[in-house]
Amino acid sequence: MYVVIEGIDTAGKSTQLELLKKNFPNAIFTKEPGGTLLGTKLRAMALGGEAKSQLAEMFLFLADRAEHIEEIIKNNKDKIVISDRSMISGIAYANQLNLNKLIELNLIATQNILPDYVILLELTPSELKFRLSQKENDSIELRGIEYLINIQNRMKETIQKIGINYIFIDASLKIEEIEKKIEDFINGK
Ligand SMILES: Nc1ncnc2c1ncn2[C@@H]1O[C@H](COP(=O)(O)OP(=O)(O)OP(=O)(O)O)[C@@H](O)[C@H]1O
Ligand SMILES: Cc1cn([C@H]2C[C@H](O)[C@@H](COP(=O)(O)O)O2)c(=O)[nH]c1=O
Repeated sequence: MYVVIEGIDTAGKSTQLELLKKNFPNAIFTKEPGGTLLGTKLRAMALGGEAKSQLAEMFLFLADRAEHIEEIIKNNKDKIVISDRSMISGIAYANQLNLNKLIELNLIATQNILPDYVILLELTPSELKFRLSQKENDSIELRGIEYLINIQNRMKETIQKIGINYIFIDASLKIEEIEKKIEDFINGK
Protein backbone atom coordinates (compact mmCIF):
# COMPACT_ATOMS: atom_id res chain seq x y z
CA MET A 1 0.00 0.00 0.00
CA TYR A 2 1.45 3.33 -1.14
CA VAL A 3 0.31 6.27 1.02
CA VAL A 4 1.37 9.89 0.54
CA ILE A 5 1.18 12.95 2.76
CA GLU A 6 0.80 16.10 0.72
CA GLY A 7 0.54 19.79 1.41
CA ILE A 8 2.31 23.03 0.66
CA ASP A 9 5.36 24.12 2.65
CA THR A 10 4.71 24.24 6.43
CA ALA A 11 1.37 22.38 6.18
CA GLY A 12 2.51 20.01 8.94
CA LYS A 13 3.64 16.96 6.96
CA SER A 14 6.85 16.31 8.94
CA THR A 15 5.00 16.70 12.24
CA GLN A 16 2.44 14.06 11.23
CA LEU A 17 5.07 11.77 9.71
CA GLU A 18 6.89 11.62 13.06
CA LEU A 19 3.62 10.46 14.67
CA LEU A 20 2.96 7.97 11.87
CA LYS A 21 6.38 6.43 12.50
CA LYS A 22 5.18 5.57 16.02
CA ASN A 23 1.72 4.42 14.91
CA PHE A 24 2.94 2.33 11.93
CA PRO A 25 6.29 0.91 13.12
CA ASN A 26 6.49 -1.62 10.29
CA ALA A 27 5.91 0.88 7.49
CA ILE A 28 8.66 2.14 5.18
CA PHE A 29 9.03 5.94 5.38
CA THR A 30 10.33 7.84 2.40
CA LYS A 31 10.19 11.25 0.74
CA GLU A 32 10.33 13.24 -2.50
CA PRO A 33 12.62 14.84 -3.36
CA GLY A 34 15.56 13.05 -1.77
CA GLY A 35 14.39 9.52 -0.91
CA THR A 36 17.27 7.84 -2.77
CA LEU A 37 21.01 8.36 -3.14
CA LEU A 38 20.62 10.08 -6.51
CA GLY A 39 17.62 11.92 -5.08
CA THR A 40 19.69 13.57 -2.31
CA LYS A 41 21.87 15.18 -5.00
CA LEU A 42 18.87 16.19 -7.12
CA ARG A 43 17.15 17.64 -4.02
CA ALA A 44 20.17 19.82 -3.21
CA MET A 45 20.23 21.11 -6.79
CA ALA A 46 16.49 21.75 -6.99
CA LEU A 47 16.13 23.46 -3.59
CA GLY A 48 19.41 25.32 -3.87
CA GLY A 49 17.90 27.31 -6.72
CA GLU A 50 20.64 26.21 -9.15
CA ALA A 51 18.24 25.95 -12.10
CA LYS A 52 17.52 29.28 -13.76
CA SER A 53 14.98 27.60 -16.05
CA GLN A 54 11.68 26.51 -14.41
CA LEU A 55 11.55 23.64 -16.88
CA ALA A 56 15.00 22.46 -15.80
CA GLU A 57 13.83 22.60 -12.18
CA MET A 58 10.77 20.49 -13.05
CA PHE A 59 12.95 17.87 -14.74
CA LEU A 60 15.17 17.64 -11.64
CA PHE A 61 12.07 16.74 -9.61
CA LEU A 62 10.92 14.31 -12.33
CA ALA A 63 14.32 12.58 -12.32
CA ASP A 64 14.10 12.27 -8.54
CA ARG A 65 10.59 10.81 -8.89
CA ALA A 66 11.62 8.25 -11.52
CA GLU A 67 14.47 7.02 -9.29
CA HIS A 68 12.21 6.97 -6.22
CA ILE A 69 9.57 4.83 -7.92
CA GLU A 70 12.16 2.38 -9.24
CA GLU A 71 14.18 2.08 -6.02
CA ILE A 72 11.65 2.51 -3.22
CA ILE A 73 8.06 2.04 -4.39
CA LYS A 74 8.52 -0.92 -6.75
CA ASN A 75 10.83 -2.73 -4.31
CA ASN A 76 8.35 -2.49 -1.40
CA LYS A 77 5.05 -3.36 -3.05
CA ASP A 78 4.11 -5.82 -0.28
CA LYS A 79 4.68 -3.29 2.53
CA ILE A 80 3.02 -0.09 3.72
CA VAL A 81 5.08 2.73 2.22
CA ILE A 82 4.37 6.25 3.53
CA SER A 83 5.89 9.09 1.52
CA ASP A 84 6.40 12.76 2.30
CA ARG A 85 5.21 14.23 -1.06
CA SER A 86 4.68 12.58 -4.45
CA MET A 87 3.72 13.28 -8.08
CA ILE A 88 0.88 15.45 -6.69
CA SER A 89 3.52 18.01 -5.60
CA GLY A 90 5.30 17.47 -8.91
CA ILE A 91 2.21 18.45 -10.87
CA ALA A 92 1.09 21.29 -8.61
CA TYR A 93 4.45 23.08 -8.21
CA ALA A 94 5.35 22.92 -11.91
CA ASN A 95 2.67 25.40 -12.87
CA GLN A 96 4.21 26.50 -16.20
CA LEU A 97 2.55 23.64 -18.17
CA ASN A 98 -1.09 22.61 -18.34
CA LEU A 99 -2.42 19.98 -15.95
CA ASN A 100 -2.97 17.21 -18.53
CA LYS A 101 0.56 17.54 -19.92
CA LEU A 102 2.00 17.46 -16.38
CA ILE A 103 -0.03 14.37 -15.47
CA GLU A 104 1.31 12.69 -18.62
CA LEU A 105 4.95 13.59 -17.80
CA ASN A 106 4.59 12.45 -14.20
CA LEU A 107 3.01 9.13 -15.21
CA ILE A 108 6.06 8.50 -17.41
CA ALA A 109 8.29 9.13 -14.37
CA THR A 110 6.20 6.84 -12.14
CA GLN A 111 5.73 4.11 -14.76
CA ASN A 112 1.97 4.68 -14.33
CA ILE A 113 2.12 3.89 -10.62
CA LEU A 114 -0.24 6.07 -8.55
CA PRO A 115 -0.47 6.41 -4.77
CA ASP A 116 -3.27 4.30 -3.25
CA TYR A 117 -4.12 6.95 -0.62
CA VAL A 118 -3.43 10.69 -0.52
CA ILE A 119 -3.70 12.80 2.63
CA LEU A 120 -3.65 16.55 1.93
CA LEU A 121 -3.07 18.96 4.82
CA GLU A 122 -4.77 22.21 3.87
CA LEU A 123 -3.62 25.64 5.13
CA THR A 124 -5.45 28.97 5.21
CA PRO A 125 -3.49 31.96 3.84
CA SER A 126 -3.20 33.51 7.32
CA GLU A 127 -1.88 30.32 8.94
CA LEU A 128 0.59 29.89 6.04
CA LYS A 129 1.77 33.49 6.50
CA PHE A 130 2.33 32.89 10.21
CA ARG A 131 4.17 29.59 9.76
CA LEU A 132 6.46 30.97 7.02
CA SER A 133 7.32 33.92 9.25
CA GLN A 134 8.58 31.49 11.90
CA LYS A 135 11.29 29.93 9.73
CA GLU A 136 14.08 30.66 7.30
CA ASN A 137 12.56 30.32 3.81
CA ASP A 138 14.13 28.31 0.95
CA SER A 139 14.05 29.44 -2.70
CA ILE A 140 10.56 28.02 -3.27
CA GLU A 141 9.04 29.37 -0.03
CA LEU A 142 10.40 32.82 -0.93
CA ARG A 143 7.90 32.88 -3.84
CA GLY A 144 5.29 33.88 -1.25
CA ILE A 145 1.78 33.27 0.08
CA GLU A 146 -0.20 33.80 -3.14
CA TYR A 147 2.10 31.44 -5.08
CA LEU A 148 1.80 28.71 -2.44
CA ILE A 149 -1.99 28.99 -2.03
CA ASN A 150 -2.31 28.67 -5.80
CA ILE A 151 -0.16 25.52 -5.59
CA GLN A 152 -2.45 24.18 -2.87
CA ASN A 153 -5.48 24.72 -5.14
CA ARG A 154 -3.65 22.90 -7.94
CA MET A 155 -2.92 20.01 -5.55
CA LYS A 156 -6.63 19.67 -4.77
CA GLU A 157 -7.58 19.86 -8.44
CA THR A 158 -4.95 17.27 -9.38
CA ILE A 159 -6.00 14.82 -6.66
CA GLN A 160 -9.65 15.06 -7.73
CA LYS A 161 -8.80 14.77 -11.42
CA ILE A 162 -6.60 11.67 -11.01
CA GLY A 163 -9.35 9.94 -9.05
CA ILE A 164 -7.38 8.39 -6.16
CA ASN A 165 -8.61 7.81 -2.60
CA TYR A 166 -8.06 11.02 -0.70
CA ILE A 167 -8.79 13.04 2.41
CA PHE A 168 -8.37 16.81 2.78
CA ILE A 169 -7.65 17.79 6.39
CA ASP A 170 -7.69 21.30 7.89
CA ALA A 171 -4.02 21.79 8.82
CA SER A 172 -4.98 24.28 11.56
CA LEU A 173 -6.64 21.58 13.68
CA LYS A 174 -4.82 20.37 16.78
CA ILE A 175 -1.90 18.04 15.98
CA GLU A 176 -3.63 15.11 17.77
CA GLU A 177 -6.91 15.66 15.90
CA ILE A 178 -5.08 15.50 12.57
CA GLU A 179 -3.18 12.41 13.73
CA LYS A 180 -6.48 10.63 14.51
CA LYS A 181 -8.04 11.56 11.15
CA ILE A 182 -4.98 10.26 9.27
CA GLU A 183 -4.86 7.02 11.24
CA ASP A 184 -8.58 6.36 10.66
CA PHE A 185 -8.22 7.10 6.96
CA ILE A 186 -5.27 4.71 6.49
CA ASN A 187 -7.07 2.03 8.52
CA GLY A 188 -10.16 2.45 6.34
CA LYS A 189 -12.45 3.68 9.17
N1 LIG B 1 -1.56 21.26 13.65
C1 LIG B 1 -0.64 22.20 13.85
N2 LIG B 1 -0.97 23.33 14.51
C2 LIG B 1 -0.06 24.32 14.71
N3 LIG B 1 1.22 24.27 14.28
C3 LIG B 1 1.60 23.17 13.61
C4 LIG B 1 0.71 22.08 13.37
N4 LIG B 1 1.37 21.13 12.68
C5 LIG B 1 2.62 21.60 12.51
N5 LIG B 1 2.77 22.81 13.07
C6 LIG B 1 3.97 23.66 13.05
O1 LIG B 1 4.10 24.21 11.73
C7 LIG B 1 5.46 24.26 11.33
C8 LIG B 1 5.64 23.46 10.02
O2 LIG B 1 5.38 22.09 10.31
P1 LIG B 1 6.11 20.92 9.53
O3 LIG B 1 7.58 21.13 9.51
O4 LIG B 1 5.60 19.64 10.10
O5 LIG B 1 5.52 21.18 8.06
P2 LIG B 1 5.95 20.55 6.67
O6 LIG B 1 4.69 20.39 5.89
O7 LIG B 1 6.75 19.30 6.88
O8 LIG B 1 6.85 21.70 6.07
P3 LIG B 1 7.86 21.68 4.82
O9 LIG B 1 7.13 21.14 3.64
O10 LIG B 1 8.18 23.13 4.67
O11 LIG B 1 9.04 20.83 5.23
C9 LIG B 1 6.26 23.70 12.51
O12 LIG B 1 6.71 24.78 13.28
C10 LIG B 1 5.25 22.87 13.28
O13 LIG B 1 5.56 22.79 14.66
C1 LIG C 1 8.26 16.87 -4.90
C2 LIG C 1 8.36 18.31 -5.32
C3 LIG C 1 8.62 19.28 -4.39
N1 LIG C 1 8.70 20.56 -4.78
C4 LIG C 1 9.03 21.58 -3.75
C5 LIG C 1 8.09 21.70 -2.60
C6 LIG C 1 8.96 22.21 -1.47
O1 LIG C 1 9.09 23.62 -1.58
C7 LIG C 1 10.31 21.56 -1.77
C8 LIG C 1 10.52 20.30 -0.98
O2 LIG C 1 10.80 20.63 0.34
P1 LIG C 1 10.31 19.70 1.58
O3 LIG C 1 11.07 20.25 2.74
O4 LIG C 1 10.69 18.31 1.27
O5 LIG C 1 8.85 19.87 1.71
O6 LIG C 1 10.28 21.24 -3.16
C9 LIG C 1 8.54 20.92 -6.10
O7 LIG C 1 8.64 22.12 -6.46
N2 LIG C 1 8.29 19.97 -7.02
C10 LIG C 1 8.19 18.68 -6.69
O8 LIG C 1 7.96 17.80 -7.57
